[in-house]
Amino acid sequence: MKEAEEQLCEAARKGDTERVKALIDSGTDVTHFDGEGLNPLMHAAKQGHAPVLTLLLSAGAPWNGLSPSGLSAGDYAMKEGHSEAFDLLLNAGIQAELILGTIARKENKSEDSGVDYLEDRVSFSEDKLMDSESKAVMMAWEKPLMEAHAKAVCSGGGHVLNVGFGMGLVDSAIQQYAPASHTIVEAHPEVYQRMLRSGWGQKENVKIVFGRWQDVLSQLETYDGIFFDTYGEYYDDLREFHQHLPTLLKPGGIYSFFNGLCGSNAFFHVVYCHLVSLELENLGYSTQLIPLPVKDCLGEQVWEGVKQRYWQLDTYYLPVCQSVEDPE
Ligand SMILES: C[S@@+](CC[C@H](N)C(=O)[O-])C[C@H]1O[C@@H](n2cnc3c(N)ncnc32)[C@H](O)[C@@H]1O
Repeated sequence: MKEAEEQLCEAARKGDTERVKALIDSGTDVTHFDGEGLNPLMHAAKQGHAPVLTLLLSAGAPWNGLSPSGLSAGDYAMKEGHSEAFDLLLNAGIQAELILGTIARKENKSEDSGVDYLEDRVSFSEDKLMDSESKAVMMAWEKPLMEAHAKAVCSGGGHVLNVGFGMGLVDSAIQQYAPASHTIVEAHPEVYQRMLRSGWGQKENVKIVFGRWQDVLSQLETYDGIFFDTYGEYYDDLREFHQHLPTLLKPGGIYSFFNGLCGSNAFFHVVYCHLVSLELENLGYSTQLIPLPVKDCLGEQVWEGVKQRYWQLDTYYLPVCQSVEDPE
């Protein structure tokens, strides 16, 4: 006779709702991973058994467990094209993250080195900016993405704000649109020094504000276009920045941000794209996510010497946000 947990995995795979219910009612552990490294939720998701997923989720099965190959139940439902199962897991993910926000916090917590990025040394090379742990702060493969972000936030002309200079890719692209003014907020002393050395302080329409965006808000004005892309911060910081949009963004203005949320797991990324859009909607902004293929920019060699592959997906979804009440 198999253990109850193994029986639960099997019943979930077969879509046997009666058996799943009975096993749950008798106290079987819904979080169990079987010999293949899959849990009951993954088995049900793979086969598209939506009623089983509902039972398991209500019994507390975590939506975000990962198999040894780094896939979640939602990834399996997505891969197999089971839309009902996918929607159930997506909703479970959004609800859980709205309350707990566990994934993005965990992803951003840099393996608890305890080193604060802004006090850390950074190193520059032709194709990347790295922190002292060989984690990439910014990489040149993102150049086409930064150009697309610049195009979006400069589409209305006028006054543009960028938070986070990094390698200056987005700022160089913004300059091509010759905005009336171009404000750049940068908090890292070495990045700031490099900006000055490379002449950014002398550009006529550029104003550099040195400091953490959180600390320099009083020096900012209102803008027609805003781009946000920091490093070493949490999803909560992005969320906090969004709270300031109503004071920073002019009516009709465009806001965009680097959408690297959970960029190493396809399903978690979908959950976070929905979550951030929902949160922006609550603040009065609509979000359009424009798909940009990135597979071709990302050969194996790109990641040589880089500790974490912060992006592993084939498509980048570029957010374009605008106030829902703004004039067209
Ligand atoms: C990913 S890079 C930005 C890359 C930039 N978009 C580009 O095109 O090169 C993030 C930058 O944000 C800066 N940064 C991190 N935290 C910040 C904060 N709280 N306020 C302002 N800048 C910050 C980092 O020092 C870094 O230069």
